Amino acid sequence: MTTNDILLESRDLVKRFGGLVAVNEVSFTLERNTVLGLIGINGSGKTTVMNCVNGLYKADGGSIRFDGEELIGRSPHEVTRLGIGRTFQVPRVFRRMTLIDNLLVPLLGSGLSDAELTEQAEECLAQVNLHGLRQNYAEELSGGQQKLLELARLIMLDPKLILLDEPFAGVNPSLCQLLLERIEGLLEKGKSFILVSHDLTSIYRLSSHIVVLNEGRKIAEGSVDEVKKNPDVIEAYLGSASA
Ligand SMILES: Nc1ncnc2c1ncn2[C@@H]1O[C@H](COP(=O)(O)OP(=O)(O)OP(=O)(O)O)[C@@H](O)[C@H]1O
Repeated sequence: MTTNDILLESRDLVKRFGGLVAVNEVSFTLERNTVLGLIGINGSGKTTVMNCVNGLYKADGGSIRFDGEELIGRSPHEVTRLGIGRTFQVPRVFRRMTLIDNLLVPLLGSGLSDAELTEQAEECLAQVNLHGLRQNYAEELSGGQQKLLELARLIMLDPKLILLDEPFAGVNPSLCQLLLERIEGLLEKGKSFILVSHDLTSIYRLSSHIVVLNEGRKIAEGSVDEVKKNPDVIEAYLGSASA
């Protein structure tokens, strides 16, 4: 792998909450146009890593380089402007706005005309099968549909890197399938992803590289096959599910 192939690199990342070291010297690299799967038991530090990448939390140590830029110390807004979008474990949609407005609001002032923006927003909603509900309020959507709305908003914003935090949790199998297909479609268009999920089938299907956390530390990383066979991962996380 050359330096050019690397989109994001975390080096010795540390995040503490009081006496708890939630992320303990975690290093990994994300190759362009791939999915990095981040797995580990509850409380192992996955979401905290995502929060450090997108600027919600300021890391206490280490560095995160994205396309040549240091991310630590930047606000979430600045990180978004550099080309990183994210979804949340509990979707963060504008509940009292229509689906269309959910997609338009982040792009106000972008210089595009209302007609162009509306056309793009309709196209993005169609991609996640929500076009028919475009004038409904976001609060009327199910939890799974809200996850699709977050993804549509990301498609509209067109970031280079997409952070997905538990995108499949609480989503029924047919919507999961749609989400998987849309993620694969975005990969084909050159996007890159960090994916946090307990849904190992989807992690294995999408990820080129997997990082395993346990109690804030990286205990393993590698290809799907390497991680599945790693005795430390089996003991700490996979258990009998590894078969
Ligand atoms: N804002 C916070 N304040 C204090 N402690 C926190 C905060 N956020 C996370 N933690 C703690 O940091 C540790 C890592 O939490 P994190 O949410 O990153 O784990 P996770 O691997 O994403 O877990 P899950 O799979 O359950 O979502 C946990 O012990 C958690 O209680």
